[in-house]
Amino acid sequence: MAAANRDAFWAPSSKVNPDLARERESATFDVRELTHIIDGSPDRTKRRKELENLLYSEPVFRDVGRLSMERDEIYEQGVLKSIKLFEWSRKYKWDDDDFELASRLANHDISMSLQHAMFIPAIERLASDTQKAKWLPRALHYEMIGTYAQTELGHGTNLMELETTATFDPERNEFIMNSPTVTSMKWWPGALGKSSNTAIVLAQLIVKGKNHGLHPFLVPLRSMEDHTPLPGISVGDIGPKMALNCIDNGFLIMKNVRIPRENMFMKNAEVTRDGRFISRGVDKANYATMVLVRVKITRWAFESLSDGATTAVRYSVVRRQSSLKPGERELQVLDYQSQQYKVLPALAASYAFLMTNRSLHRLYDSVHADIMAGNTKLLAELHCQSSALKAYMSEVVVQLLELCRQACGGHGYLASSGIGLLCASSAPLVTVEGENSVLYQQAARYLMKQVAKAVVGDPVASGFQYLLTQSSSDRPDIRIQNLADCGNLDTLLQVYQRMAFSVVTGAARKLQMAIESGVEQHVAWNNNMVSLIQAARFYALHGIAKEAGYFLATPTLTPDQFELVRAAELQAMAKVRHDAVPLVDAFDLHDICLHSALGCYDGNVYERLYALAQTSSLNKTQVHPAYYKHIRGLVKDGQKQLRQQSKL
Ligand SMILES: CC(C)(COP(=O)(O)OP(=O)(O)OC[C@H]1O[C@@H](n2cnc3c(N)ncnc32)[C@H](O)[C@@H]1OP(=O)(O)O)[C@@H](O)C(=O)NCCC(=O)NCCSC(=O)CCCC(=O)O
Ligand SMILES: Cc1cc2nc3c(=O)[nH]c(=O)nc-3n(C[C@H](O)[C@H](O)[C@H](O)COP(=O)(O)OP(=O)(O)OC[C@H]3O[C@@H](n4cnc5c(N)ncnc54)[C@H](O)[C@@H]3O)c2cc1C
Repeated sequence: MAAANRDAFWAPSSKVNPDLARERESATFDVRELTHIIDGSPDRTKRRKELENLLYSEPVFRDVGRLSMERDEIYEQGVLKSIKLFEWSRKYKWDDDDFELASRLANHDISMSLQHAMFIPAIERLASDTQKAKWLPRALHYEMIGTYAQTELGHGTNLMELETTATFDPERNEFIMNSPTVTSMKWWPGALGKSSNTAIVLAQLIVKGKNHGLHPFLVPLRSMEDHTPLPGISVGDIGPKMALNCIDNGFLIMKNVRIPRENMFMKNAEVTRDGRFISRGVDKANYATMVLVRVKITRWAFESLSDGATTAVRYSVVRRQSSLKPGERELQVLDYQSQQYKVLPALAASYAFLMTNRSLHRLYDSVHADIMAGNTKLLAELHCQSSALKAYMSEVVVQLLELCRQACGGHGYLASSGIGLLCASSAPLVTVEGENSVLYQQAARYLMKQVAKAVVGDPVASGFQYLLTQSSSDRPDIRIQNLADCGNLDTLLQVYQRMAFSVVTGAARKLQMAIESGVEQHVAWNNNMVSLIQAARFYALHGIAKEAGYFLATPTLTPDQFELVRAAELQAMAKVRHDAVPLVDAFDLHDICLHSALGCYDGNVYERLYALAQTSSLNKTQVHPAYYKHIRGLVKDGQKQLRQQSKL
């Protein structure tokens, strides 16, 4: 779409859809005040607006043509967006919050996202002070463009079986990096294919024939002069994906690549000049970057879900379809209870996820500060909470975004709705940074340990006190006698704790019984894996309704109480429905950021759908070349055959 049309496309129209306008007039709260809470403060709202003005004054961030672009263009556009953000970050000395916010305003649609998502954080967390002094300036000034290369073609989850090796050569005081098998090539790392000139490579450290486990190494990939791969390096893009195609996820094969001994990250371990291996800090300290990204993913979960909820809610009040009583005006589809059931859980979960991310981030910041000071006491609890919440929130986002898409009918299947791309780009959140079933098990492992402590009366971790309070014989009954009780948050918390206690201790009991029956621990674990994963999963009324089985199969709710919860859930949805538009308006998503003809602030859905249809590459000519090449012949043959038939 030409620049002029593109600007016209995004310019907010003074003509707002009347249904949408009416919804805004009836808001029962101050939308701006809620926006400040969502942003974190009025100052952060102000800062966001400043960054929006900066980004959206640049044509590359306003692109609408994106809908019909080839992958090379998409990649190059993602590179250009990356460079813009990097240049501004350097020029205006952005901190991490500003960079993360700017990246969000660009929909994280930047090819070299790993530079700030993993490469720089890994140097900050895994490098010695000397190495940080050397490498951080080069990464922050973007001389080193990097990625985090851990996953291999043959292994992503099971880090212990990664095959890449780093063999110490005492003669030349170097490590020799190798990809010994086809399955050992690094595969998936973001920006590895074409963008990065450096990688943090996770490899098995071999010193004097002994394997000292997985350690990180800084490996130059491409010449700083002309970007050609260095000797022994074979690198490239792994091919198109479902979405996120601006990112050149790549492969890396190393054949006898030599790096200086100093290129082994030495905060948690080192190899001395004379070939001695020294381990420092906790065994899993080198996994610190993954914990950080899992916490970031809970933020990305909120962002994706609030995008989807905004589009689905705004479209659901603009779209009128059918009527409850013949002859009456067609209904706004959000007035159908079934539509509320599809769309409002995404709205509710968006707010819940925002608050959950903030709470998890506070825990992360506190534990990270402790670890940097040498105190790793809360690392295990952080690992459990970040694993469980990353898994649960990414799982719920994928489910609820698909429901939002379905709630938009046929138009939800158009690329111009933005919601299909949102579903596809959020889909990998259940896989990256630890596949969900694997992370749930990490949480379950920690839970089983807490149960073992609770059973013998030892103190349990702060987040798991319910294992003690719910186990006591004089625990209070669940007071749910009417709809009002269902709105009492303390009561709902008690319901969840009661259910969690039953499911967690139930899983522990099954595991224990299997082991006591003589089954080996790992076999018992696998045979009870679903129960253990359930023990690690669960939000408010909708959460209870969705997971009815766990609340009814455990001594938590009676069938009558469960029916009250269901009724309360539908009543709550009818109530929220009246503020649904102000609640999504409070996310204050710029139309360019939302990138949706269905979710635009002015609600002029039909005009925008039609305007975007004009950008379809098929509409470049009135008669497509395919007519001349293929269709015309078919029609002419048909006419000829009909003439011949008519003569018979
Ligand atoms: C599944 C595990 C956790 C298993 O680890 P393991 O070393 O085999 O050890 P284990 O026997 O299960 O556990 C031993 C112990 O290590 C602990 N532990 C494990 N991981 C951590 C951690 N991160 N922090 C703190 N502690 C950790 C476990 O809780 C165990 O503790 P315990 O022995 O029970 O006291 C590991 O293999 C793993 O993390 N796999 C997932 C790999 C992953 O996350 N890959 C991400 C690649 S990067 C990426 O995807 C980037 C995407 C970003 C983007 O696209 O933007
Ligand atoms: C968009 C995207 C970006 C990525 N970026 C990076 C990156 O920048 N750097 C990087 O290093 N990696 C990256 N990855 C790789 C990602 O981290 C891995 O895909 C992930 O760790 C899962 O590993 P895998 O794909 O090998 O699946 P596997 O580990 O082979 O698992 C396959 C399936 O087997 C099952 N499974 C496996 N293990 C278990 C178990 N123990 N218990 C029960 N079930 C199990 C699960 O259902 C799982 O889905 C990226 C991946 C994607 C999709």
